[in-house]
Amino acid sequence: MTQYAAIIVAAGIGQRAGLSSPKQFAELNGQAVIDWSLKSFAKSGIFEKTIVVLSPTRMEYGDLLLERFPNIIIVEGGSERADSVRNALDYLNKSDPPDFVFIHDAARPGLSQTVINRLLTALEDCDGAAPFLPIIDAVKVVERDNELRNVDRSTLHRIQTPQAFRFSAIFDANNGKNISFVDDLEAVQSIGMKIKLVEGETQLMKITLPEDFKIVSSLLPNEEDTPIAFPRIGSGFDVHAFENGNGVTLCGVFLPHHQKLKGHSDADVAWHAITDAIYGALAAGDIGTHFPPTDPQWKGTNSAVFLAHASQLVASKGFQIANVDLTIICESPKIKPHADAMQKITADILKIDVDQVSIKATTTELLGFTGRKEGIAAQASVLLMPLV
Ligand SMILES: Nc1ccn([C@@H]2O[C@H](COP(=O)(O)OP(=O)(O)OP(=O)(O)O)[C@@H](O)[C@H]2O)c(=O)n1
Ligand SMILES: C[C@](O)(CO)[C@H](O)COP(=O)(O)O
Repeated sequence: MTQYAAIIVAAGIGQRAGLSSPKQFAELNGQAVIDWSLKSFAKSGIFEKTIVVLSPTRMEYGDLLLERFPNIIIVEGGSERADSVRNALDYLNKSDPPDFVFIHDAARPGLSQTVINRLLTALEDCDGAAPFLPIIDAVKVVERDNELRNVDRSTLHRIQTPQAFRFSAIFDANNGKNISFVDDLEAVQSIGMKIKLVEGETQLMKITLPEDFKIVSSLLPNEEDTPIAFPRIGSGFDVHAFENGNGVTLCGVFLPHHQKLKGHSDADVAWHAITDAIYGALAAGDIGTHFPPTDPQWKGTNSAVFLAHASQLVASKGFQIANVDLTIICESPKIKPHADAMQKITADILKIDVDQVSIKATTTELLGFTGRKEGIAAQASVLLMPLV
C-alpha cells in the first residue's frame, strides 16, 4: 500500500571527517546533520515510510532520533554502504514493498524540495534517477610524473543522492548480491535498467572531510531562521445507523449490544471521526478520499487501517499529534466502562501516550436520531504540532 518510501543511510563511521563520533549526528546550523534530510523528506509530504539505517554499534542514536521523529523505522546497517542499503531494501520487501524508494546519504543535509520534485518527474519514465553536478575544473590523468593527459570533462558527472528508484528494480538489482556498488545507480544499471540524471545542487554536497562542515554550513540556513510552521487543527464527524446484530466496535473495542452498526468497513464510527479529524488538520481530504467506499477491497476493513494511514500521513507531512478529543454520542451501549481500553488502543495506533487521547460520551437526552437509538454519532478534534 505504500507508494513512496525513503531510506537514509547513516551507518557509516565518518572516518574522513575526523570527528570523535559519526558526522551525520554532529550539529550543523542548529540541528543534527541527519535531521536536515529527515525534515526535507517529511516536508515533501509524500513519503509514507522513512527508514534510517544505523550501525549496529551505534543503535543508541536510534532512540534519540525516535524522540524527534517518532514514525521513522530503524534498521541495522552493514559494513559497506551497499550492505546498509540492502538491509533497508530487504526490510521494506518483507514488510510492505513500496512502489518507489528514494535512497539518500545522511551525510548530505542540503536536500531541497526542488531536487525531490525533479527526481519524482524523472521516475515517470525510468527505473532509477539521481541528481548530478557537472565538473567545472579541468580534469587530467597523470600518466607518469609531469605527464598529463586531458580528459573530456563534458562526459563526466558528479553524482549525488537521493537516488530514486522503482522499488522492484533496485530490490532485484541487490537481491542475493554481495557487491559493493559505488552507488545505487550502479546497482540498477548492472541489471540493465533505464536510468536518468537530473540537475543536482551544490548545497547537496556530501560532508566527507573536516572542512566540508564549514562549506555546507554556509550554504544552508540556520535552523532558527527557518519559517515557523504553525500548528494545525482538525475536526471529524461521523454517523452509522444500527441494524440487527450482537455488538458494536468503537475505537477498536467490541461492545456487546443487541444491535450492530451498518457500514462498508467495520463501521467503527469513533475511529472514523478521529481519522477524518486528522485528515482535516492536514487538509488531506477524508476517509473516502483514501479508502473509497465503492472499492470492494475495503469491505469489512478493520478501521485501524484507516487510522494508521492517517497517523503515518501526519509524520510524513512533518507533524506530530498533540492530542485527540473524541465524543461518542449515543443512548446505549454505555461507553464509560470501555473508555480506558478504547483510549489505550487508539493511543497505540497513533503512537502517542494515552494521556494525549480523551474519549468521552454523551446522550442527546432522547432527542433526535441518537435519542431514538437509530444509530451512533461521533465527533473528534485533533491538534497537530510541527515536528521540531
Ligand atoms: N557501512 C556504511 C557506510 C556508509 N554509510 C552511509 O553512507 C553515506 C555515504 O558514505 P560516506 O560519506 O563514505 O560515509 P562514511 O562511510 O561514514 O565516511 P568515511 O568513509 O569517511 O568513514 C553516509 O551517510 C554513511 O553514513 C552506511 O550507511 N553504511
Ligand atoms: C552514494 C554517493 O554519495 C554518490 O555520490 C557516493 O558514491 C558515496 O561514496 P563514499 O565513498 O561512500 O563516500
